[in-house]
Amino acid sequence: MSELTPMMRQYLEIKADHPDSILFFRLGDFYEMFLDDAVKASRILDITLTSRNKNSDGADVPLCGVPYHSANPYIAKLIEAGEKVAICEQVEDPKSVKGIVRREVVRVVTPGLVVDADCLSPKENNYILSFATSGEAWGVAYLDLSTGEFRLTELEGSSGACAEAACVSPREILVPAVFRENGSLASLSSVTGERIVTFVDDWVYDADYAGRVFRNQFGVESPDALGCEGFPAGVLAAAAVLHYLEETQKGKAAHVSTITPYKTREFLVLDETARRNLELTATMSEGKRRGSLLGLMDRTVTAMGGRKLKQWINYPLISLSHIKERQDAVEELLPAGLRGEIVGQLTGVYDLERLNGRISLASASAKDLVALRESLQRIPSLLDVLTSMSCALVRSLVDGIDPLTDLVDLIGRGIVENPPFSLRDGGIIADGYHAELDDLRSISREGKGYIARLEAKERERTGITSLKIRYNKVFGYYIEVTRANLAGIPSDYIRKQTLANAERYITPELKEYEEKVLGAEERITELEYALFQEMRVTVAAQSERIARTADRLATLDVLASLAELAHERGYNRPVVDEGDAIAITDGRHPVIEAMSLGERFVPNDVLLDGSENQLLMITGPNMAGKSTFMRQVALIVLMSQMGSFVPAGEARIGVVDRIFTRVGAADNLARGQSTFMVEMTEAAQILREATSRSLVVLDEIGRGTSTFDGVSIAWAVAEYLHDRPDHAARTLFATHYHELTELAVTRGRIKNFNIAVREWNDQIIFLRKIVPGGASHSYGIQVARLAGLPLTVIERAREILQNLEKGEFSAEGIPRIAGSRKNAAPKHSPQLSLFGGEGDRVVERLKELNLSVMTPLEALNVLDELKRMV
Ligand SMILES: Nc1ncnc2c1ncn2[C@@H]1O[C@H](COP(=O)(O)OP(=O)(O)OP(=O)(O)O)[C@@H](O)[C@H]1O
Repeated sequence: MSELTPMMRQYLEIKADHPDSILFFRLGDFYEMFLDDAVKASRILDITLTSRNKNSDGADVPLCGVPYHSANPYIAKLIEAGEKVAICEQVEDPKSVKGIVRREVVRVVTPGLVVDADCLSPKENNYILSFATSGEAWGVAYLDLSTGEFRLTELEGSSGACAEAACVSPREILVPAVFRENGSLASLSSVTGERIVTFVDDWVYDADYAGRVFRNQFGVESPDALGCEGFPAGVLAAAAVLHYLEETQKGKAAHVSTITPYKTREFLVLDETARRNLELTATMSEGKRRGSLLGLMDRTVTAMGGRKLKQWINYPLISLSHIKERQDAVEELLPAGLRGEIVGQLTGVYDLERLNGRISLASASAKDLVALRESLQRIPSLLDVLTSMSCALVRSLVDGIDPLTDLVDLIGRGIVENPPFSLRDGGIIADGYHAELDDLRSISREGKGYIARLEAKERERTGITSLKIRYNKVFGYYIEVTRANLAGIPSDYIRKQTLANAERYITPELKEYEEKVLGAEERITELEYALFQEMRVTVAAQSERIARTADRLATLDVLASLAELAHERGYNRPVVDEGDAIAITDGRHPVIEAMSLGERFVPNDVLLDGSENQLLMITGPNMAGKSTFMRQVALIVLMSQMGSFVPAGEARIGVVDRIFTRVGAADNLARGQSTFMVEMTEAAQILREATSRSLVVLDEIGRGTSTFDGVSIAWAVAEYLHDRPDHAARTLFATHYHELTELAVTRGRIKNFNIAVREWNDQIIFLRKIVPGGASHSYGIQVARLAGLPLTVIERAREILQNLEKGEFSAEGIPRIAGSRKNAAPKHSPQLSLFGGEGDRVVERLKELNLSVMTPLEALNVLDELKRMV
């Protein structure tokens, strides 16, 4: 170290505290990166790698850098690549220090803690999630720093914690360091797999320490004051987030002003499988929002509303009163006129939650403050419209919406209409806001006028009409005279610089004014920056009020979005009650119905209940619409419990505690499980956990193995679901095994249904209508033909099917399945022969006998002969 330059020594000392971040080391107008950081960053950012003064051992020091005023896109790119960036600033004015300036890391940007708009999608939250354990309980806490939303919960076992984490879908995960050694990390692999994992020192997970960080951040006596009693593991997980926040943000996250504990059982539980299978927020094949339920439902006009709608889909309610409150609000918002006025105001509201975050973290620009003001200015007219509404939910929203007129006024007075992006070049603060600033501005303006007058005066005095007063950074103001006019130069001009065809001069008078003007300008930019920062702090102090208002506006936006959807797509209000029935008339699949597939969507009815219609066994040809039908029932239930209207003529939903699905084949090779294994694991979970309040959707259970095994498993599963009266979950069971329709004969609560098709000239026409009774055929071959399988294959399949249906053996004892009219029968195969050797002769002898002419004695003799032969 001693042989290094002082600056390099400072660099290495700071870097030692941030080994896993790329260190942005501020040097003048640049952030420089050195050594390994430089090599890595130059590759990711595609910028030139250079080198700098050699090390003591003669090796080059790799170096690259980015301009400080345009650093954000570079930081965004590094974060996108999964890196962390530590921003190290000069914390002293270089002009006032001799030697090296002091530098400190002021902020660490990590993927889970980004707040810069460039790195975020407006309608998606960006969460950092933390796991902790306390005894048997697993705590999960997650924070979106950009909005300040912070929640915690507690679950049994790592699988529950994983399921919750998968739903949250965080960008970064905090894990106790000890998880690496005690095997817990491996049990989280399904969520940690492709995400950035940061290990936190084990001492952080301590109840006393947690109490301390809660006190610091939230100003409460203990976590219990925020309703966190009964969540010891959740509190530890949250404390780890706060600890990490302090380390990276250096105490600037005041907008993280509270935390909300919740129990997953307070919501309709959807595990990762159900969420994926039902394509709630992303499509199964491509993971896109478009084509998912969220993509269909989202009519929100603010980013905050978009994020909240996603949460409502992920956490449908089970409280009947809360569901009804939302429904009442949607109903009241149905008339297009009222809704139009509300949406019209909301459209002008920017992302208040993220503005609030940036303001608190001192990264907001003047444009952000203007956006805040413009958004808040919408509130009075919005409240005017809302006062005419009577439903309880909107009334309570109105009570929480704060027009924040103090801030509107402050920003309106203080900041110009259209400020620049940069905070360092002035032009931000409005005239009349601050007396000293106004004075400096008039000096600067007058000074400039004086220089213009001086130019005119000097032209007149010298008679040189082309004489100009100019300005550059090196010389300040100077007088420029072209070579041809040098003869007329007065003696008091002091020559400063000679150019090819001109000379540059200064005069004492010019310099005197220059000092005044430039001094004023420098002071103006400094003062404007200070005034802006002061205002940002004043606004930040109101972050709780802003957050509360933002949350209410987001809710209003979601309600209006649900109403818009109901209006546009002709949805109706479902009745959600405590009964056990799920009765839907003319139900449609919301997403498929909305895609124009060239075929009108055929509505269907369903009745599920705890008595005679507990398990519907649904058969029908491939492609008939079995999966669509079952998913539409699940989606209608879910939408009902979100408080939404539903795509059905009528719907009565006996509230559901959990939706289970086992749909289609999903390999999980990454987790080392085969398709069949995944299928059985999911089925096992359903049988273990479904209650009589649950809705179970099973699509072709058992299809991942041989037919006999598959039928047997499917049969036993259906029986089990039926036979546990206390846990008789309402079940939709689609299968291609027609044998299963026989269960309805012996099991009172199982009913058969099939999806009707009609055959016509060897073609199959899908009627898409669900009707009582079992299906007679699979029509698999017809569907295969529709799919374009070669005709010879189709013909051959048909032949084999006929043979199978006859269920006979050939003369050789070969199953007729393989027989063919065109192809010769395969050669006699010993394994397939019934008896082999002697046995064949016994068969031949038996065939020769003519029983109608034999006497009993002859028969007895032949029997004796046959007995001896074998
Ligand atoms: N009620 C309906 N009205 C109109 N079209 C429908 C309807 N139901 C399904 N479809 C169309 O039929 C297609 C096939 O439906 P689905 O996948 O549900 O069939 P399936 O019976 O589950 O088939 P398989 O047994 O092969 O899995 C859907 O993609 C959709 O385009």
